[in-house]
Amino acid sequence: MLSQFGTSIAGFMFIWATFQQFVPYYFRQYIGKFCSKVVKYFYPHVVITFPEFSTGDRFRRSEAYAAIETYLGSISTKQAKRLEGDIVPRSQELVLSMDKNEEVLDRFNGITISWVLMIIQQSSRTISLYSSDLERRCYKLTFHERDRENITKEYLKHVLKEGKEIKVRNRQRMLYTNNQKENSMHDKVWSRVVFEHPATFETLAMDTKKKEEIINDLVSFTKRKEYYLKIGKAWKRGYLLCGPAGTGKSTMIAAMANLLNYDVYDVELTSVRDNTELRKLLINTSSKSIVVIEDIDCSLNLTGHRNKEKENDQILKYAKEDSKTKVTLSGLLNFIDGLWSSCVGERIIVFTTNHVDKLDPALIRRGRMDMHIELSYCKFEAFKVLAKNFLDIDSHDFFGTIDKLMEETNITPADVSEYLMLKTTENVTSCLERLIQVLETAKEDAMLQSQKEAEEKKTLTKEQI
Ligand SMILES: Nc1ncnc2c1ncn2[C@@H]1O[C@H](COP(=O)(O)OP(=O)(O)OP(=O)(O)O)[C@@H](O)[C@H]1O
Repeated sequence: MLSQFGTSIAGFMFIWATFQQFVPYYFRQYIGKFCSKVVKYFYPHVVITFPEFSTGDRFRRSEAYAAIETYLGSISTKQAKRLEGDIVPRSQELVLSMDKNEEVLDRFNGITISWVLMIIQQSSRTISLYSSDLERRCYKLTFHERDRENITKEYLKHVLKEGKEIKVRNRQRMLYTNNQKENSMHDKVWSRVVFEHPATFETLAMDTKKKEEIINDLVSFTKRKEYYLKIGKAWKRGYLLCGPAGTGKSTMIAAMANLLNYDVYDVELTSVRDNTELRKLLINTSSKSIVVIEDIDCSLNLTGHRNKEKENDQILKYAKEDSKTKVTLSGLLNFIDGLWSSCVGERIIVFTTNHVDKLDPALIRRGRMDMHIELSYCKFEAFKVLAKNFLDIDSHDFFGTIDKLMEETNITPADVSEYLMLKTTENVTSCLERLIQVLETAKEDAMLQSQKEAEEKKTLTKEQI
């Protein structure tokens, strides 16, 4: 039917081309307009080529082009995978790029949109070693005239947003550190490796309610760009993680980074020479990142409260006596929320400490460290997460005993993890038995210790009397 229609149109065009010279001018014009209306009626498509579509700003144009490229790459990959019958998990989405003249069909609100990658060879008078210099890549977008508004207002926004999100999802995250050798040849302030820590909030052993509260806080932070703008605050949030060694402070940072897809900047304060270097480090961090200062109580010789008179120039002496570094407390406070701290955008700052009471209150006050998270010893709810992680069990006859013993003892999740590691000769029951033994011994030790302390107290009061 369509081919018949096409043949009739072609026939009509041929007759028209031959005989139009014999038709009066005004009549010719009328027929011309009529023909274009007929063509538009049956094939009323609009074509837009990218990167011609732009905001006029070169940087944003290339950003938009990259987003389109990623979006189309992901559609074409999904189509290829669907053809092969594979299901691709979202987290491992592999994004291929489109081939020359390849067409990708996309569906949006019931509209079918066609994208074609075109590579235009450009004539150049200069000789280039790189063939790509002579090529211009552009995407041709074709859609029906009636959908113009929907495409320009809704669809293009959707493509740019999705493209950017896919890019963020698929990018390799990095772990940066400033701890470089003293006479390092390169002047880069950060050295980096790929961040591949497997911890997630799912595998983190802690109270479920507390965990959900932290997740909600983190997620809502990432969505509140406009809110921060409205209230006139830099888009950043501080978290103070405190708790004994082995309760999961570092693990939580990794879980945060994995949840939000952020890079991690691990600041080794003892390697920072002075405030200027600290600021330089800050400026060289990227958006969507977590800046971490671990064990801040050990890095700095901060005991108790600040001396008010010397507030601004107090030098933070490092625990390391031989350290030549000089960073002042005000330098560190500026690092967290001074003018320079707002230069990058979306950022989280995390301090960890085993002794929160050793820190200067100014350093950790709300507004600087917005959320204080206490990680504590392993109780039954946290144990259940570890049992699921390590032994793949949700319940066991021994769970009641373990619950009771955990209420009476202080054992860190790190220790529990160690005891739940199945040895090749062990089964789940023998592994739990071993843990119960450890808990019982810890309980007895704790009782002996408290008895000893009580006796010591008694003798001390007797001596005082
Ligand atoms: N809450 C937890 N959930 C899951 N695993 C944990 C938890 N706490 C500790 N672990 C396990 O114990 C190991 C050590 O934990 P982690 O380094 O996070 O503790 P930390 O509090 O940062 O200790 P430190 O203060 O000594 O740096 C981790 O590799 C992890 O396997």
